[in-house]
Amino acid sequence: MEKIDMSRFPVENIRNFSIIAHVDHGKSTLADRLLELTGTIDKTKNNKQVLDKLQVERERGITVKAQTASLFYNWEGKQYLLNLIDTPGHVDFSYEVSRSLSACQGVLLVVDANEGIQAQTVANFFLAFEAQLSVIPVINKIDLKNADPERVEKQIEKVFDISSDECIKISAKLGTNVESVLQAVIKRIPSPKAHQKNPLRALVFDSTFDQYRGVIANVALFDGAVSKGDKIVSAHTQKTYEVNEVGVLNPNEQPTHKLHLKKEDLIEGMYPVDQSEYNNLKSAVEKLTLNDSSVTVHRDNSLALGAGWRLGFLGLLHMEVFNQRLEQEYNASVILTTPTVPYKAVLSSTKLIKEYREKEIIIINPAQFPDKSKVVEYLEPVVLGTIITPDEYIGKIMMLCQARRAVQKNMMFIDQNRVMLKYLFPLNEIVVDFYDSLKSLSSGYASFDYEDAGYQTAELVKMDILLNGNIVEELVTVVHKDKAHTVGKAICERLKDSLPRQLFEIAIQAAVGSKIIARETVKAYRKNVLAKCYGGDITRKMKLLKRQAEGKKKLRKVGNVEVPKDAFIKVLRTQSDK
Ligand SMILES: Nc1nc2c(ncn2[C@@H]2O[C@H](COP(=O)(O)OP(=O)(O)OP(=O)(O)O)[C@@H](O)[C@H]2O)c(=O)[nH]1
Repeated sequence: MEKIDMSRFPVENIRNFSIIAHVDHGKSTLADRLLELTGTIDKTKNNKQVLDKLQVERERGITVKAQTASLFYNWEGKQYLLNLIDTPGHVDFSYEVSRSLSACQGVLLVVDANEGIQAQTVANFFLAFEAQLSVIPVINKIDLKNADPERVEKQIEKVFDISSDECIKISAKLGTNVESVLQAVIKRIPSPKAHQKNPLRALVFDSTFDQYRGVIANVALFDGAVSKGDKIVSAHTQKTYEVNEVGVLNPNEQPTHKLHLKKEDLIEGMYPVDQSEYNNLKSAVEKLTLNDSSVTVHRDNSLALGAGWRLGFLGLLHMEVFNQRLEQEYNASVILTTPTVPYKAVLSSTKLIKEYREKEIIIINPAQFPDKSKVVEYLEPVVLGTIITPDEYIGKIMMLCQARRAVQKNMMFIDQNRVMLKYLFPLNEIVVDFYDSLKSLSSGYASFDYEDAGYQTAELVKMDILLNGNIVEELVTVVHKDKAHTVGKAICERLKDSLPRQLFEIAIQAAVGSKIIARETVKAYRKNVLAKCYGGDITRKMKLLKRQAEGKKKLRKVGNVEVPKDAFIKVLRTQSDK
């Protein structure tokens, strides 16, 4: 790492800022231009989303991890150190946004000149506003044919109460007017408050694991300084560490923003495909969660799938990205079970409360869903959703929200033909596929974001899936009473499609308690692997029989029914793709 002489940067020459925006409005492209302008990277045609380092980010073209870069900029005879943190835009990663903000005094709020304000523009603005950060609105993509920056200025005035004079209009792609963004950062964002003489106090806002160098922590310094060889103590664990290397020193900062509480929106069972891989997977999960602390981890043991974990994610995309990173960066393959949200149950008797040591329990594994006779009420997590859409789609969107048991809270026109809708949603109705449905019925024009809104009472039931009367543990789910039939029927149909025929008939049933609510049947069939072997080639016959025996090892027995593991995965996958 480069050694920086910090004495060149009195605190008043330092700025810490983030770029926040709705997805695809151009944060990473603007970051590229800022890096080029300040000479941090060379100006070439190849600079595309330089801060998106992860393979998954490049493949999907999105930012998943917030990345930090320090820029040096000379202006009016002074040299400035500008610490830039690029942030992800997708709803699932807003936790990263809040963490980035805790290390900043200001933000660039990027808005696409054609699309205008979208749901995450609103959500991100309020995160910065609540944290009392300076907000510089930047209207990007003014080069587009359909760009209408004046309209966007008006929206910004109406929704955020920021005067249009404060908006900077740029094209990050072409580099137009980007220099004035840097100058605004210096002029409008305050420098951090400094107490360099005090003992070291720092906040770790991100960390990664490097195979050769160990843990690399990104820190925001509130007091003092740190250098190579220093011994530092974690205030949380009281453990002592030695500093081997120091990179660019982030300056002393004023804590401006309380970290958002972690919330597990989506819980997934995860097991190694092969149990002998458990230890490798364990170390991969540990390293990856070090880099993404919004994932929560509980150990778990499943009769069917062996030792594994229950992981908490912020949403389906977050889960998929984590899974893809496990595969790409650690070469690990896993089985995932039906995702669920953290339901709660209020227990009915003091005896039970003593047994569980709590009156209100969180149900992380649906198999442990307490029976109705034991509870006063069940609770489900709810969120306040913001949808911004052209008004022509309002009707369809309202129908979709109603079908998802949502309750409308507010509706406001943000200009002549764009509407902002607020709905209270049960979280389980949106975690899996709501966003995709919303996008497809609005031809991609509606945007969506949500924030935590606590819990509400709900009529929940546990639904079992049975094969010839035996429960399939991987497929136990908690559903709303009114949805049990539809969900049960869909799972039975999909399981029927992915189960091979066997020597006897298989009854696939969905049941709530002792009541069967859906049923499918797989007819009996004998698979004769030797059928194609006319003649007497004995080695060929042996090979086929061996292959059949190996195939059987990958089967899981539910009662007398043999289920290939990938049949579960197919059912789960279609469930989340639906
Ligand atoms: N025409 C035009 N396109 C732009 C401009 N800025 C960015 N883009 C394009 O818009 C798309 C999204 O840009 P990104 O910089 O990846 O957007 P982002 O906001 O960082 O997206 P996430 O990282 O996924 O949140 C890319 O195809 C860019 O090339 C611009 O000023 N003009």
